[in-house]
Amino acid sequence: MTETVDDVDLPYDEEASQQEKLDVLQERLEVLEAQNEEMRDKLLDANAENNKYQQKLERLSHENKKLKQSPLFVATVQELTDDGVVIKQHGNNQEALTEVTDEMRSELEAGARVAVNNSLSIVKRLDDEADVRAKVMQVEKSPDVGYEDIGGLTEELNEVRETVELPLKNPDLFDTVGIEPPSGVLLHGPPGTGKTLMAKAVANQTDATFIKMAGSELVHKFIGEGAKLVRDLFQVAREHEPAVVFIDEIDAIASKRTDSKTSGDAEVQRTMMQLLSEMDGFEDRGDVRIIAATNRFDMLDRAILRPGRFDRLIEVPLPDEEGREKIFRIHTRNMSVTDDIDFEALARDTEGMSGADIRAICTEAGMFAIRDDRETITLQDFQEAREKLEADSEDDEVSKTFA
Ligand SMILES: Nc1ncnc2c1ncn2[C@@H]1O[C@H](COP(=O)(O)OP(=O)(O)OP(=O)(O)O)[C@@H](O)[C@H]1O
Repeated sequence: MTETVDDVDLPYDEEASQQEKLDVLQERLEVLEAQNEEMRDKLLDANAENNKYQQKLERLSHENKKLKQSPLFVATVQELTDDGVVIKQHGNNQEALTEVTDEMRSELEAGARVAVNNSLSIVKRLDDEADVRAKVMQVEKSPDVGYEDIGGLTEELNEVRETVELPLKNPDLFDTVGIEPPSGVLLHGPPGTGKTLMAKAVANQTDATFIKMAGSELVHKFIGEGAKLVRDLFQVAREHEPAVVFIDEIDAIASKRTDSKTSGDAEVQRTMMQLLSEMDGFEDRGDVRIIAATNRFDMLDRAILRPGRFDRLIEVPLPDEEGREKIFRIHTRNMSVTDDIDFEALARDTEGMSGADIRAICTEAGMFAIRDDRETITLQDFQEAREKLEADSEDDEVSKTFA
């Protein structure tokens, strides 16, 4: 508890003379003033110290940010020793001894993957390689999609089948005729039009393993990672023959060269070069086919389109009225709908919509019925679902405009 004036022991005798009391108090006052002075000095020193640490903190945070921004290399921890951590860089296999903070050290063990900067300081621990692979590569043994699940796209599907299915099913045909089977197809068109669906259906039809990888997942911040993932992708495909390799959003790694010379661009370039060399190096193409897809055909680097790489460039457009009707029928196959559903009218009213939009309408119509406690879905549910989807996409447009 804080002392109050009443609590303080008076440093003199009650009996003392006035003068004696005054002298003692004067003495006490001087001591207190000296103490006060001393405390003020200490406070000033502490403030100065605080400022110094604050500045140091800012400098280190800045340094830390910079370290994370500059290109990083990937290395594996070999050993934790008393002198520091022994790491081995990927790519050149060079070993180095590097010091780490105690905090970082506690996160590491032999075999851990780490990102290091130019001076080989460990910047952070990375996910294990298997995790990265699992994250970017989706391997499916014969996916559960058939040709009957695709509405419209008859010509497009025929082309894909001819290029992908025929060489997988009848490689001898190409030997007999004496031509190289086509290496791969590139599907291009608006989002949600069935590109992935077609690739899956072909894999299913040929009992092939479907290996999907998204180009955007290949764009890694770490030097050498993207190229290594591409190598891994083709390695996995060879291990799972027959296989269909599906590279979605290929524009993420195969866009026209930009003028900027940032390290990020250089890394994307390296990833694309690796992809080109894997495609060119496909001597025995018998059992692995490549299907790539993009919504940004205009952005693609011409190098990726050179003959011998993608032999067929197939446009996958938005469905026409007939296509939309078929897609409605496909997505309502397992739904309990009333008999009065006019699919032709629904198709007429959904001009400009993609297959993915139509699927969304069907799901939403089902939701209307559930909310209403009904077991069958009516034409009105479909119409309301369509209106809702249209309104949602208008809202999206508005928010994009104002973003
Ligand atoms: N032609 C179609 N027939 C039947 N369903 C379709 C069709 N097109 C799209 N869909 C539905 O939309 C979903 C998304 O389509 P898909 O993933 O094949 O599109 P995509 O063209 O690969 O799109 P993105 O370019 O966005 O990757 C499919 O799973 C399917 O349910």
